[in-house]
Amino acid sequence: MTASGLAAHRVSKQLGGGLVLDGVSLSPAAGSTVGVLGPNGSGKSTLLRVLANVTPPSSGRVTMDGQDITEFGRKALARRVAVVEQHSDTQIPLTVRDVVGLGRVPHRRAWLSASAEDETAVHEALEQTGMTAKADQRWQTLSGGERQRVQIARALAQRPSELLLDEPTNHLDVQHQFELLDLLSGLPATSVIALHDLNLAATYCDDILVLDGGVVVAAGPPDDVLTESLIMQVYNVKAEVTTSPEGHPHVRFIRS
Ligand SMILES: Nc1ncnc2c1ncn2[C@@H]1O[C@H](COP(=O)(O)OP(=O)(O)OP(=O)(O)O)[C@@H](O)[C@H]1O
Repeated sequence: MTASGLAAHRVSKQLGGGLVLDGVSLSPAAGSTVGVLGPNGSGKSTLLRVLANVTPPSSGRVTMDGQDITEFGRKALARRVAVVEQHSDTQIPLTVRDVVGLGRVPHRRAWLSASAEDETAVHEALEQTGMTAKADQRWQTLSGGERQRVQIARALAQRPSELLLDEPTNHLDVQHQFELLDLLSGLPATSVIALHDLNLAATYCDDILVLDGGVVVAAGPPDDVLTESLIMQVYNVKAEVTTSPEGHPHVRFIRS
């Protein structure tokens, strides 16, 4: 059977003389939300960059619908995969609407102006991220959290089948963290999200992949993965894991 969507097969990445990813495999179920967890420097961003075809693996393969992404075609891949990086910046004076409109570029022929479908996609993405009221504001004048939401809106306007997000909640207030993860987990698209907050991952992710030193040390549903022993092993922090009223694991860290 051909795997649908994006998948990593025993991917390794050598950077600066060291192995930053070591035989990592990931094959998210279509439409699922997958959290990538792990300490600083464990390889989360690198894995997302390899999945996004931003950087090639040193060994192993990344496939889209079973086909190697290097053979998939850049534009075809850009129509399917949207990426929200940890830091994005631009010196070009663009409005919020312009930035969100960039998500439509892979769908557009260079010589054609925005179609009704492009405009609908931008409108919906602004609404979904609560940025409609700021649509005409310069992107450079936004707060950190607002910029983050605009980058997410750009990715949503792309209408991808796969979303790769690197710590998308790190500038967001608690309400917007919940809203974003509610939104992502409710989308038909598959989302792979690097996260630091174990409780957000436990609440919103269908599956979790834990990296440590570039190696997958645990993978599966939050119930199976987020154990006190794993948290001690990976983060060297004592924790108590209980079950929340909603049925998700809940992690309480214990200062020793
Ligand atoms: N170009 C590079 N040259 C050398 N080492 C690199 C390079 N890029 C990344 N690394 C190293 O690769 C490791 C993994 O980095 P990566 O950014 O993937 O980690 P991360 O899990 O996303 O970390 P964080 O939680 O801090 O964002 C780090 O130790 C980093 O120093």
